[in-house]
Amino acid sequence: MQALILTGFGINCEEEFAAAYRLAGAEATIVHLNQVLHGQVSIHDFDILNFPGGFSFGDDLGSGVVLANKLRYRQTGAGGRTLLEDIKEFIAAGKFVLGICNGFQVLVKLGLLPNLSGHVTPEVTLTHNASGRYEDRWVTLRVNPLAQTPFLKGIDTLEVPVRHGEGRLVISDAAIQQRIEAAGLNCLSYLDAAGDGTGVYPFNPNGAALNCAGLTDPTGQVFGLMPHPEAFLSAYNHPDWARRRRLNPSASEEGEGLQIFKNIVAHIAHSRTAATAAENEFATQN
Ligand SMILES: NC(=O)CC[C@H](N)C(=O)O
Repeated sequence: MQALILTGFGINCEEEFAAAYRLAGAEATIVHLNQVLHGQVSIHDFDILNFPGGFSFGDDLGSGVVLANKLRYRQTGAGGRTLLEDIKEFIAAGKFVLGICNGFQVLVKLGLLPNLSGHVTPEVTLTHNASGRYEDRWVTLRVNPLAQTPFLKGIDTLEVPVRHGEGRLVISDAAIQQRIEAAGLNCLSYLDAAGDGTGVYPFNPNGAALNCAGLTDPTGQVFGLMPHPEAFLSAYNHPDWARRRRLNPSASEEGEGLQIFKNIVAHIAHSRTAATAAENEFATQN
């Protein structure tokens, strides 16, 4: 299982991302974006393509905008191919894409999320937090039961940190909002202390539409979220870990964020085993 983690140009969460995949049992390779853009590394040699958080291109023109434009317009070699074309093929081959924070912003600005149309054009946006400031705090999330993505399988709620200035999801078209909700693409919502979805600050740290902290595409293969599950890999990452352990001494020492990475690694392993079994059956029958 091979996870490709892109870095460079101000991305700064690639090591946490790699640690998450290694703990989940996958191999993680950190690669500078230019190595991919210059054709030295092919995304097709990997199973999961990852866009970490950070401040790519200094958040100039809006977080994620410049990197999204590089993926859409920068030619990766002779023939005028772009990385976006490779990414479309990668997804069509049944592979997975994950973007966290700045990576989520890239996927949204590019139009890979939510991608209701299938044409990879921006349908929603992420902009400055309603508070007008950078938010650095822990939040509680609930997984939408309608969500179809294997990344979130079996998860009900989780606590994770956010650290961003431009996390407010804006959906200006009511029809698009309706389709997102109907398909459960708004896969994660911010919860208040009573465990209900909320637009109230600081539980909802940015004022996002639909209290939405993360989106998937209709296939469930592309997933992005503002909070950082890769920053909660050990129970001891939680600011309140001592009290949590006192309340529940037998609780796992894993952080709640790790499950997302374990889920996708297990899902790919399971699909491979099923594919091999089908091939073997075909071979014995013929
Ligand atoms: N941690 C991050 O990835 C931050 C993303 C982006 N730079 C923002 O502030 O919104």
